[in-house]
Amino acid sequence: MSPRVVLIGPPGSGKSTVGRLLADRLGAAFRDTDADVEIVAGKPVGDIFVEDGEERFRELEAEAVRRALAEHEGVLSLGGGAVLAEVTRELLAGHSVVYLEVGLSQAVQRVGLASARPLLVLNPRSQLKKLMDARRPVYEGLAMVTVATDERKPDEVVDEIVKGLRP
Ligand SMILES: Nc1ncnc2c1ncn2[C@@H]1O[C@H](COP(=O)(O)OP(=O)(O)O)[C@@H](O)[C@H]1O
Ligand SMILES: O=C(O)C1=C[C@@H](OP(=O)(O)O)[C@@H](O)[C@H](O)C1
Ligand SMILES: [Mg+2]
Repeated sequence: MSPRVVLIGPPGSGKSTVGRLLADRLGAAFRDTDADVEIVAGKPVGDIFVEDGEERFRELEAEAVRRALAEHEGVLSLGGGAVLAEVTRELLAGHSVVYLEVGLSQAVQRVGLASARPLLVLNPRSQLKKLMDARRPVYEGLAMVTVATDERKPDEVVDEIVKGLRP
């Protein structure tokens, strides 16, 4: 048992939004590791960062990813920083990993519209730039398919993923 598709990419690339739409399109179940972590911790991601620290969040996240990769059969969206864990990078080898690419300006606009992300509270633009620059090679190295999302609506991103995964 393993997911049909695993979505990776920085915050604001659309993993959660596009993942849900892709699952609908494929008639598959959707799962998001941030939501799994929140269920286990019994509180929102933001509260885990504040009350328990990022390190604890990363532990919970690595375990949530491990479990989801082992038992979920549909579409799986990871949190943007999940790939920072070496164990997660190793587990992702051989999966249908799709990297959602986004430019800095679009990412800033999108996370500005969405719910709180604890790493981006202070100066979101410069935090996002740093995080995106550092992680880009990691996302690229794990991706089986890469889809640019800047000029595309979520539905169009789904179209590109489906095309990219076609044998
Ligand atoms: N392709 C897109 N075009 C425009 N807005 C988008 C796109 N993808 C996502 N969004 C919006 O950006 C915000 C962040 O999306 P989200 O799915 O939470 O990203 P992620 O899970 O990668 O951090 C949401 O408000 C979502 O509606
Ligand atoms: O990039 C990151 O380190 C994080 C991304 C978030 O998920 P999204 O990428 O879905 O926003 C969430 O896991 C947490 O706020 C940390
Ligand atoms: Mg998300």
